[in-house]
Amino acid sequence: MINNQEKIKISVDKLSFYYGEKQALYEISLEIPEREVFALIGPSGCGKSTFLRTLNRLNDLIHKSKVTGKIEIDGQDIYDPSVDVVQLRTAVGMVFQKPNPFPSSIFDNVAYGPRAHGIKDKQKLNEIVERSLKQAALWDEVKDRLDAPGTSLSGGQQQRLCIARVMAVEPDVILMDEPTSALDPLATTKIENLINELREKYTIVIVTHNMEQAARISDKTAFFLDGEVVEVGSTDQLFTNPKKQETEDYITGKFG
Ligand SMILES: Nc1ncnc2c1ncn2[C@@H]1O[C@H](COP(=O)(O)OP(=O)(O)OP(=O)(O)O)[C@@H](O)[C@H]1O
Repeated sequence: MINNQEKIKISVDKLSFYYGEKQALYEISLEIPEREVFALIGPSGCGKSTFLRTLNRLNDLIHKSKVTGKIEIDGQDIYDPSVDVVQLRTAVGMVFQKPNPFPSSIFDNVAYGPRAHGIKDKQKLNEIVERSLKQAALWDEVKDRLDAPGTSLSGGQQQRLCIARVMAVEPDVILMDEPTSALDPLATTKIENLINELREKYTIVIVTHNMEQAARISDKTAFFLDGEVVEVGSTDQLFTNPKKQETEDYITGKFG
């Protein structure tokens, strides 16, 4: 599903990342088009999650971490000292591997972000919560029990609640770090269908260990190995006709 007039949303140029002395990413350069699903694959420890977290500066929180190179989102250098990191993380939302609802009601989980942004009007919050839960394909299942605890939902529902929580602050980009690895096949299918719908409005970057999943849901894929990008291309091409031997070995299960 490659769009011929694709606009680049995220541009990464010679990005390196260090945990103290340990270098985890080596001069990564790639471009992530707007309103597509971009998958990051590769064996455990190759730097996929580290790379994902550089895109909303979540790694800043790690003691003695260091970034070199450049990441631009919509042409803005996100590591520029003038950037408001809270605003950046609103525009670039994140969904984690394990669903992590807050210990509060379904309604309050989704209303949390908008409230933090100063929205107090009940009617407005109701609208945002309904819209976000609908976008996350969860509304019909929870509309009659918005006061129930978020943690009372099933794992798959909790993950969609976390997606609704991200939606509520109207991001442009959604980062997903193995969002279905803790879910059963049915819940996984629901999330995959949802990702398919969300690509119409959002740029999605997803880390997955599941190569069938990458092949099913993504437009482009980058294959990481030992902190470097070995190959990046359209998902169809990368999975059917990889250019590099390491990519072929990985996707055919020879290692990793
Ligand atoms: N907080 C940290 N401090 C030091 N080293 C870290 C830290 N987090 C990750 N690393 C190291 O950085 C490298 C890349 O890790 P990362 O989690 O990004 O890999 P990954 O490809 O996402 O792995 P997985 O698929 O297992 O989640 C690994 O060698 C890892 O041990």
